Amino acid sequence: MSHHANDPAVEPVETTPRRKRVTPPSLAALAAAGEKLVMVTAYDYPAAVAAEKADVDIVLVGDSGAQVQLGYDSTVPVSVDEMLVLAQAVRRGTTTALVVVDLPFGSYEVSDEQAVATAIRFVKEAGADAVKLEGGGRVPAARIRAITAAGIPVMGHVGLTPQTAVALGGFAAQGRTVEAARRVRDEALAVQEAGAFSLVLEAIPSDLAAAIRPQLTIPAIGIGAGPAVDGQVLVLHDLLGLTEGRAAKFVKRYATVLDAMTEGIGAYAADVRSGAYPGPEHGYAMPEGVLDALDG
Ligand SMILES: Nc1nc(=O)c2c([nH]1)NC[C@@H]1CN(c3ccc(C(=O)N[C@@H](CCC(=O)O)C(=O)O)cc3)CN21
Ligand SMILES: CC(C)C(=O)C(=O)O
Ligand SMILES: [Mg+2]
Repeated sequence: MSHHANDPAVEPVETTPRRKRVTPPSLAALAAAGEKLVMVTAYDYPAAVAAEKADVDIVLVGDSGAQVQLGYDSTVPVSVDEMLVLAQAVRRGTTTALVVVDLPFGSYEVSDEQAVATAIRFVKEAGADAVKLEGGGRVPAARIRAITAAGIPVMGHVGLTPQTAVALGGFAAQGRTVEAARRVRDEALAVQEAGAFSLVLEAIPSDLAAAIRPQLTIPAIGIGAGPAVDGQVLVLHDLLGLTEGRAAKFVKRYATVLDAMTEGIGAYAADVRSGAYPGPEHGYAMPEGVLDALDG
């Protein structure tokens, strides 16, 4: 469509006015104007289409998809090749939102070269706009610097970092002692200093996020970090009610999709068993005479 914009021979297709593509600078401008940034995860085409229709700013192909989409019991086992399939489907369904892809565990820790090569795969093979990686220590900061230097925007992620939750002592909120709070703050500043265009603050006290934010010049997106940040992110399956069991404290449920799916499939199963489906309207008519000639 856009490549025909200056071609008078081509009638413009009538469309609803679409906003322009979201970019790291446009996000910074939105945040500077006081607009809250909306980020949600997606792992497949229909979810990306729905997120786009709902006008979210950032779609994250999170490694949480390892659990909620692929059924692993943590984010650790998911591979780059698996994340690529998810990211490609999301890219096909997304037109204006910024598509960020999580670098999975093991795909960036070894060296700057490994991190850049992985980030390039997500850009070249899935059309990712940016990548996200966990941590703000010396090693993750070096990786952020290297990937950014290769021309790929990087989103940071500090606080509760699920890929290294074992080392953190489980899925507990972070930054609740003076030492731990300093560590979260220093990591957030290191991520910014390394060149990240934005960062996620996960599972830290709201007051700590409020204390860190004035020291940041890049937008901070919270999940379990309270309201004093530039935007919020939630796992799609959590907010839609597609996950079973007890959710984290920060989850707010906006729909009951797993129940709706179960009901729908259950109603279909009951119809098949009772013979109510298929009805005459679901069948194909045979043209006259064909059946008579069948055995002739
Ligand atoms: N479905 C889902 N939602 C997520 O937000 C999510 C994933 N999966 N998988 C990857 C990580 C793991 N995350 C998690 C997982 C569990 C808690 C959780 O239950 N936290 C307790 C901790 C309380 C504490 O001791 O501080 C909570 O009650 O919130 C938090 C974040 C966030 N990410
Ligand atoms: C929760 C967000 C920040 C994430 O990293 C994920 O979904 O994997
Ligand atoms: Mg993640």
